[in-house]
Amino acid sequence: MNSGFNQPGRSAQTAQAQDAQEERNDQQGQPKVPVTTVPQTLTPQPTSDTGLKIDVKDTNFYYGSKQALYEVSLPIRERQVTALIGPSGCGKSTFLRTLNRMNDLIPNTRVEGEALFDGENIYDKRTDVVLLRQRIGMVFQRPNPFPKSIFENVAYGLHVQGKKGKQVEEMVERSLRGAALWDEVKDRLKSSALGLSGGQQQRLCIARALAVQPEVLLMDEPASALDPIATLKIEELVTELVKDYTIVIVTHNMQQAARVSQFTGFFLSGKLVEYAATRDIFERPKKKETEDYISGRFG
Ligand SMILES: Nc1ncnc2c1ncn2[C@@H]1O[C@H](COP(=O)(O)OP(=O)(O)OP(=O)(O)O)[C@@H](O)[C@H]1O
Repeated sequence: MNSGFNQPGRSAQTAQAQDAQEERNDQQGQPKVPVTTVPQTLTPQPTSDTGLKIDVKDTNFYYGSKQALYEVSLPIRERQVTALIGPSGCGKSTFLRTLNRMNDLIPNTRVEGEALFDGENIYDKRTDVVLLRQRIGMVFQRPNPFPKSIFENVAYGLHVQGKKGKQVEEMVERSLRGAALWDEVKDRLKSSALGLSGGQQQRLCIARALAVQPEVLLMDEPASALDPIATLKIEELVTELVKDYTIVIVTHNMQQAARVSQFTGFFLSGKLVEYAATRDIFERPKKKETEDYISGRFG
């Protein structure tokens, strides 16, 4: 598969600097100045006809009486990266959390609709959420390692599953390799995870999620707290991981969506405005709202 990093005429450093400028404009409340109307990326293309991993249909979501998602229907394709983009507060994270029932932890919330995961409805009251969250792992915005050793962080879920000894050691190594962290930590597995850099901590959290062998990885702005180099490593990792996992990533960074994803959903005010192959979203959006957003005319 294409690495997704090849951007003719735009080095990684330039890309990151441009992203950083966009972000600064965002933070200062200035209108977004689009770096390029259409990101000059070689977005990795969808790999042939891939199956559906999760089929979300007509999802509504409520925080108390406040509705946050309206009739959202979105296919999540197997072994592809689906990016969710849209302005702050449009419901991206809420939607992501419906997929592994993390919203259940927020009192007084309600979901309607259907999200078929291998034919079973994720929202069904009978769904075993512990098992669901093993199969659909999650990585959060800020790295959140446990105050334990590097080894223990990755082994945690395996111990919960009752695994022991050599098997755990092997799976920890495999997960750390999978998260592109092994070489950096193999000589200090017993050291505290809190001594790692932010980027290493985030890759450790990815290793922790991988250890229990999920099928799907949900990533909620996984690089937003990281510096440009650490961000690049996460993006590289995503393009590697998608060979084995189905990935859904929330990002406020459109360039990042264009670099790493094959499919993109654009959300606005709790509604899915447009969903398509990433290249089509950025080069040939069908809806005016999508075009306005990706060209920086609002948001
Ligand atoms: N725990 C909560 N209780 C009540 N309302 C919430 C809660 N979390 C989110 N909301 C509201 O739901 C809407 C969608 O929020 P959400 O965090 O999903 O948006 P988002 O697109 O991920 O935003 P951002 O990019 O800023 O993270 C917003 O109006 C938000 O204020």
